Amino acid sequence: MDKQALYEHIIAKRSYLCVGLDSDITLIPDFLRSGKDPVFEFNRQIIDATADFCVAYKPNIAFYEAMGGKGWETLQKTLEYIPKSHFTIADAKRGDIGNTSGLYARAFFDKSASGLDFDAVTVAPYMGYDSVSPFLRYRDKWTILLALTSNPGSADFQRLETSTGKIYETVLKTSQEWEGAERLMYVVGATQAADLAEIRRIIPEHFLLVPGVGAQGGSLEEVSRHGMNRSVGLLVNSSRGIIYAGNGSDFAEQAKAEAKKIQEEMALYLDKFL
Ligand SMILES: O=c1ccn([C@@H]2O[C@H](COP(=O)(O)O)[C@@H](O)[C@H]2O)c(=O)[nH]1
Repeated sequence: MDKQALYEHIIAKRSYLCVGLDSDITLIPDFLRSGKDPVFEFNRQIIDATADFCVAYKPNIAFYEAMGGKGWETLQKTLEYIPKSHFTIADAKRGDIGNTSGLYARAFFDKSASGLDFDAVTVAPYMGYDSVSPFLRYRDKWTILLALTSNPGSADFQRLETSTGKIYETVLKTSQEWEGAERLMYVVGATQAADLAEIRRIIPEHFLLVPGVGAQGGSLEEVSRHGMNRSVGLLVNSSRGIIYAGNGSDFAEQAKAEAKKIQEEMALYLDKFL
């Protein structure tokens, strides 16, 4: 999906919500557990309930890998079930020496090889250009680089001062020089909203994937105020806050209500900040 199509979908829906499919077999409602593929059934009902209110889905790959071979099947079925209008992100946080990264990219982008064709994958920048470039070679796909993450440990390395600014600022600046940089997005945690204005000075045009509202306590208002650009430029993720909004037979209804609430708030911010 290209940037224009993503923008048009956001404007049509009045939403920049990404629903995180962090679907944990131990947390889904009990009554689903006896089925053949409980996690897929959970995801199917969550997708049906939330698709009208979001523009993207982000399965976190850990939740599927942890189930072994069966988990990859569930992931593939889930990806195929997501409406084609929606942007899909494999939150896998990959990155390795070049030839290995090439295989990670193939795993998430090349349907003929792996059965998966996500629009985007999250990648750790720590190993540098040759670890990221294999993802950027896919001209119709997006690479989402971790910049300033939402967790407390982001201060351990990402905020360290270097001669070219903090490490995360250097990630933003240096990656702008890379071939295919126009196909980069960046992860910035909602808990880091105070830094968004400065981040926007460095990368005014790129989309940001912003996890950390909901369960991690980030403010959607602050993220929208400081992070929105003229093409919106934001995909704000909520996982647990939506998918575990309820735990009974009405779990999908509860998820729908939560997604609708966030979408309605986003519509206000689109009017105010765009
Ligand atoms: O900086 C980061 C990068 C990724 N994540 C991921 O996003 C979701 C957040 O889930 P919530 O339940 O809404 O807190 C999860 O998959 C994380 O691994 C992040 O939180 N922060």
